[in-house]
Order: sequence, then C-alpha cells, then structure tokens
Amino acid sequence: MIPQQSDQALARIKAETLIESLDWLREFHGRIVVVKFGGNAMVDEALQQAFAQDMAYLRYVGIRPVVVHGGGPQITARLAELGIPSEFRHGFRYTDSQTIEVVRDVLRNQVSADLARLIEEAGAQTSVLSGEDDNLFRAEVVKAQTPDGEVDLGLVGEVRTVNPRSVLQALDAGQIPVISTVAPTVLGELLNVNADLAAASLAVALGAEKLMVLTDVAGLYADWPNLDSLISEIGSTELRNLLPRLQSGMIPKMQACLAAVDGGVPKAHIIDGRQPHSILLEIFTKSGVGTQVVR
Ligand SMILES: Nc1ncnc2c1ncn2[C@@H]1O[C@H](COP(=O)(O)OP(=O)(O)O)[C@@H](O)[C@H]1O
Ligand SMILES: CC(=O)N[C@@H](CCC(=O)OP(=O)(O)O)C(=O)O
Repeated sequence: MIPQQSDQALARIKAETLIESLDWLREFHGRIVVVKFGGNAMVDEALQQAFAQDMAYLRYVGIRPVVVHGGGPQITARLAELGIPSEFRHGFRYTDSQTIEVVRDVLRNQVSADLARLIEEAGAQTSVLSGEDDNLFRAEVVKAQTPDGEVDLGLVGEVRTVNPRSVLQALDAGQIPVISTVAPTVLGELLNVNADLAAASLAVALGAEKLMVLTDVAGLYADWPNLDSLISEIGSTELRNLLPRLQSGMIPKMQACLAAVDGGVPKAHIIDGRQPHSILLEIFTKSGVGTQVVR
C-alpha cells in the first residue's frame, strides 16, 4: 500500500526526531544521569508509567539512570490517615520520632516498591535501595538556615558521606537503582533527608553527567508565582543570590542544583514532571525544557 502524504510527513518527523538525538546518544553513552522524581509529579499513575518508560528507555539506549525519589504528598496522606498533622518549616517537614517511622515506611514500602514495579513492567530490572543500605548515606542533623536565623527541624538531616558501592554494583548489573533517602547518623539514629538534596549528594559522588529534578511546575520562576518569569538557564552565582528569596519546596530543590554543579556535575535541571516523557524531551532535543543550572 502506498502511504498517504501525511503518513510520509509524519514518518519524516519521527526520523528527524530520532536523528536529532544522535549527538546526545553519543555524548551520554555509558554516562550516569541522576533523576529525582518528586512526590507532586508522582501522584498520577499515567505520569508514573511514562516516567518508568523513560527510565527503561535511557537504560536501553546505553545511558545509566539512577532514580532518587521523594514522596512528600504520600507521606502527608499517610500521616493524615494516622491523625498526625504535617508541618513544613522553610520547605522541610518537621520530623519527630513517630513521623520518621511513617516516612521510612511510606518511602520504602510504598513509593519505592510502586516505582520499581512500574520500571520492571516497562522492561528494565531495578535494585531498590535506601540510605540505610550498605552505608549508602550517612547523615547529620541540620537546622534550616533562614534570613531570620536557624530553625529547628527535629529529626531532619543532610547527607554527609556517600558510599556509592551498592549503586555502582546495580548499574554494572544493568539494573536501575531506585533509592529512598531516609538515612542514619554515625550513631545509627534515623533522619528524614530531603530527596532533592540527597539526589544532589549522590550525583556528585557518582560523578554524574546530569542531575534532573522533576517537579510539578515548569521550572524555576524568578518572581513566583508570576508565570511570565520562568528562567530557562541560570549560573551558580546568580542562583546563590536568588536563594534567600525562594519559598517552600523550591528552596531544597535549588539548593540541590547548586550543590550538584558546585560539586562538579556539569548541569542540573528542574523539569516539569506533569508533562509525559519530559526527561526524554530534555535529554534528546535541542531546545531542552525547564530550568538549566550551570556553573
Ligand atoms: N520560585 C519558584 N519557582 C517555582 N516554584 C516555586 C517557586 N517558589 C515556590 N515554588 C513552589 O515549589 C513547588 C515545588 O516544590 P515541592 O512541592 O516540594 O515539589 P516536589 O514534591 O516535586 O519535590 C511548586 O509547586 C511551587 O508551588
Ligand atoms: C525533610 C523532608 O522534608 N523530607 C521529605 C522527604 C520526601 C521528599 O523529599 O519528598 P518530595 O521530593 O516529594 O518533596 C518529606 O518528609 O516530605
């Protein structure tokens, strides 16, 4: 059968899109890309499925994706079911001894498990890890630094050391690591670690090519919530100056991008996780999407 003209045009566009990705495939072949999947972009099953397909796709074109996930909305929902209110201070969940057990259970047994299942259904193998496994992360209690001084966050920590051995072993075995971020102190006390910041520490330790942070907005806005102020690219000095003016969940996200590029990761990206296959669009098209942070 002779294809219709429109079919031929469509086929040409598909071929052009594939060829457009050749430079990127060559550049990223064998490289590690750390992808942070955010809780707010994770609440929709179809988006989760598209994300899982993207991860499997990257794996099979020879890029080595590492997934670090959040789960803020899922933790908040479980806490509400248990009658425990959620309190955020400066973008971080105030965490007491009861809350940390819920955070640990939801992230590992619900969110990691669901994501790994979807990635496996998309045809790739996974290795589910948490900050507690094989000394992956060691954390230390931190307070939030605000323009008005320090704010206590309870059992909240930041990653101080990373032992990437288990992640590298999984990658060498062709698996996609799926990582939740609760992490112990040197004394074994469990801390709630924001997933954006943990993803940045891991990206640095792995010498990743990129950190990609998916969330539920199009990127970083200079003047939030003015939607005309989307930033497509920002350097680390300019971002450092902008940080004190950021609000809520964007604070740890942009701290993470800054830590990644300061630590030697060439580029960090904030990407709209509400758009299906946004990761593929970012990696494989010339224009890219969202906000790109460079040194
Ligand atoms: N300058 C800004 N640019 C973009 N989003 C911002 C900004 N300031 C605050 N936000 C808020 O940060 C949110 C993203 O953070 P968060 O809810 O923690 O995401 P996630 O669950 O994906 O980690 C956005 O939905 C938006 O409401
Ligand atoms: C300290 C702190 O705030 N920890 C986060 C951990 C999960 C996370 O980071 O989830 P998102 O990526 O979905 O925001 C929390 O308890 O919600």
